[in-house]
Amino acid sequence: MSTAPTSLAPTMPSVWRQYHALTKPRVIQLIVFCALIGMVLAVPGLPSWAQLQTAALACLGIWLVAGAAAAFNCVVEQQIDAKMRRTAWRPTAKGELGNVRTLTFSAVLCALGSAILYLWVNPLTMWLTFATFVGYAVIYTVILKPLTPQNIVIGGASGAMPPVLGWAAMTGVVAPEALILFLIIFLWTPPHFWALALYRVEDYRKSGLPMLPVTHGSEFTRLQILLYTFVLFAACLMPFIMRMSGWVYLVAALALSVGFCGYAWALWRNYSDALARKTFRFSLWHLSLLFAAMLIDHYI
Ligand code: HEM
Ligand SMILES: CC(C)=CCC/C(C)=C/CC/C(C)=C/COP(=O)(O)OP(=O)(O)O
Repeated sequence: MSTAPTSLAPTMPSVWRQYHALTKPRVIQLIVFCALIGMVLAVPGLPSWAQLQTAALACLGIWLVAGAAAAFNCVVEQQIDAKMRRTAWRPTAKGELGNVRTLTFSAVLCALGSAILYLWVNPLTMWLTFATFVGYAVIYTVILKPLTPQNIVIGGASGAMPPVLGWAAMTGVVAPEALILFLIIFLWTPPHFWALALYRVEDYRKSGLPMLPVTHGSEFTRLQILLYTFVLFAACLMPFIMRMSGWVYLVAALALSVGFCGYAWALWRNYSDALARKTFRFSLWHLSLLFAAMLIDHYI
């Protein structure tokens, strides 16, 4: 039995719902939100009307190219997806959407998003976003994922790019502050993914992919999760230390980091699938609320 998301845009006609599902919409929402925070932090004070328009177009462009990358991933991984309970429902895995149609969909989204970024944002943002597309769709999906258990660590660099893209969209440069936000997402990705991979380990065993819990076992993976959450804790303090964010952010970062380390510690000491699932869900709250705190802090 597969585990299709039940709440997926139920009012859409079914073929559009299938295309929509291929863009991994919930992941992309958080990616675009992180890009938006990069945009917010790049502009001191309240944005002008022109800056608001640029930000809206940048969000749209990044959303389209990220959706294209996700759809491309679904084509490449259709046979793997078909073997895993979590992904077997995908229209590409079930053969409901063919390769030509899906690749065309991905190419159209990528071209449209790139054109928006090039024409109405700036060429640097377009090229960085396109490089992120290649990083996820080709370097991570095609090369690293079947090759090494460090796949998601190295591949996580593409997932960490959104704040850099957002900053570049508003300023035309890659600033050191944006790289701090990059570092936070980069360090957040391993505990985020490995928590999931622990309770989905049978899926990954069947898939043949060399994911860390399959190649190195549960205990080693849990130790890695714990170590990454400690380093992530330190990285989460950097926006305050570098005076990018103030006290509201600091309080949120401390609370969320203590929470994440607490989950990682409990998981390390006493494993259960239920706890791994809770740790994964908490990772989503951690990143969402951390970036929301930067937003609130910026405007008060
Ligand atoms: C290489 C990097 C990453 C890997 C391997 C990864 C892996 C995954 C996997 C396998 C899931 C599916 C969970 C499920 O189906 O139950 C997931 C869910 C999710 N990921 Fe990641 N992730 C990565 C990076 C990111 C990034 C950068 C973000 C956002 C900034 C993100 C946000 C999310 C969200 C919001 C979900 C929940 C989706 C849902 O509830 O349907 N992930 N991730
Ligand atoms: C242009 C731009 C901003 C691109 C962003 C790149 C991107 C979509 C990053 C998100 C990472 C992601 C969906 C990981 C899922 O892992 P997986 O693909 O291993 O998961 P699966 O097993 O569900 O297919």
